[in-house]
Amino acid sequence: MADTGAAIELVDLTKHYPGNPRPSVDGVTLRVHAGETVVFVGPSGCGKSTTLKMINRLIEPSSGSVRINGEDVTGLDPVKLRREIGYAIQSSGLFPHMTVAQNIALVPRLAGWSGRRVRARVTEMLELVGLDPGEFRDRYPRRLSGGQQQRVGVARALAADPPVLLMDEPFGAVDPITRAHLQDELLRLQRELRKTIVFVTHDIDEAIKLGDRIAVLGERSRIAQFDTPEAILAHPADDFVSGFVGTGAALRRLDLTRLRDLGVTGCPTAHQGEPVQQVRGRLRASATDEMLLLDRRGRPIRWLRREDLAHTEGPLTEAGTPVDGTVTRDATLREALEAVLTDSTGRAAITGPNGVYAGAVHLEGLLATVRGLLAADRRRAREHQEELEATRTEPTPPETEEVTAGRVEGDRGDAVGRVESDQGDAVGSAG
Ligand SMILES: Nc1ncnc2c1ncn2[C@@H]1O[C@H](COP(=O)(O)OP(=O)(O)OP(=O)(O)O)[C@@H](O)[C@H]1O
Repeated sequence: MADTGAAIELVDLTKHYPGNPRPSVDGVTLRVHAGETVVFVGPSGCGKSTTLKMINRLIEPSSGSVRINGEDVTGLDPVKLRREIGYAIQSSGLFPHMTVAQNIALVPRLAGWSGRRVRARVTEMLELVGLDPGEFRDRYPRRLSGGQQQRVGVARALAADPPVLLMDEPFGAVDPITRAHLQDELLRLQRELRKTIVFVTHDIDEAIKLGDRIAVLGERSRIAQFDTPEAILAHPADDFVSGFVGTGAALRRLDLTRLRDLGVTGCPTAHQGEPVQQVRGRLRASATDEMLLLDRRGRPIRWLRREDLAHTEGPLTEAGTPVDGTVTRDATLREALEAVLTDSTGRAAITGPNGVYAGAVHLEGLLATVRGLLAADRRRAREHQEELEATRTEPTPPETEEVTAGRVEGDRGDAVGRVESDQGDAVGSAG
């Protein structure tokens, strides 16, 4: 297998546990594209873990097949197969009698890597997941916090550079703040590594944050909806999915876009030490009522309104009001909204590296952006639904499956591009 992502296909995959009257997983068919993160979300006992564990044959399917890059894994040696598929679970699954380094080295050693290569890989993996190798390499798992154990669990799953990573509620056992950090780390890693990830969770917010696509699973892993987070939020396929998504879909949508994605633009600025008259003239000539005063390092320090400047002759650092809320370009729209709602006049300065001025965001611009995003999501979800219905009623040529899969992928690409260009100037309306 290659070391970047591999496509996974589940075809009519079924698990009937002996003694149970009905199958726990009943005929699941879905395709995960190479390099994609797909999240299985659904109520407890619906068969998410069983479905996941059939991919690396920790559980043997009763019928149906799993193909990785086109190869049916049921014909492979399960031990060898598991070495080529990373697996991270809730309790981190670390061996308590082994050090962090020994845990991470396990699969590379089984795969026959040289001692030197394994040691270098352990260091690399610890750095990748944000743990100092010098400090953590020789510790035993009991001397790690829950979050650190999860990080080591992810490092171990990635150590042999598998194309596929299966994650079963990997962040389920840590507190919400650590969980959010671990999710951010996973997103960062995935931007770099482009593995194919199948991730299981109960938590729809986690699914929305991490998934390129989400499979909402009902009883016996029946697929209630398999689509992008945007489409699921905008257009839940049925009552079961809307029940699962819950209320607040519009607010959740705000977590999916960052200020950076919207092409932030500026507002007028003045520099500490500039003559008041010059600054006043510049603000008068601009289309706005307000500007940002920057300190000598280019960091925003005060908001200056026309009336503030009309009555001051003294230093600019004493005019106007101090900047208290700033957001970075990586802030989500929810975080930006929080910042402008907390500000008494509804705006926030945007900063880049070292707190240097990068733009400004205003309540009106932000609201217009959000409305535009939601409308675009609804429109796309409707179009997608219509396309799916049309394919269902058309006579099916032999390559239908490929065509459908391609169309879903294309939808997402287009969708993101369109949102970005639709909304490119909405946030910068302050400038
Ligand atoms: N070894 C087993 N023998 C018999 N039944 C099992 C076995 N493992 C799981 N099941 C049953 O299969 C169904 C699906 O279980 P599974 O663990 O896959 O669900 P899940 O969606 O991952 O649940 P949770 O979110 O609670 O972890 C459940 O009804 C469970 O009781």
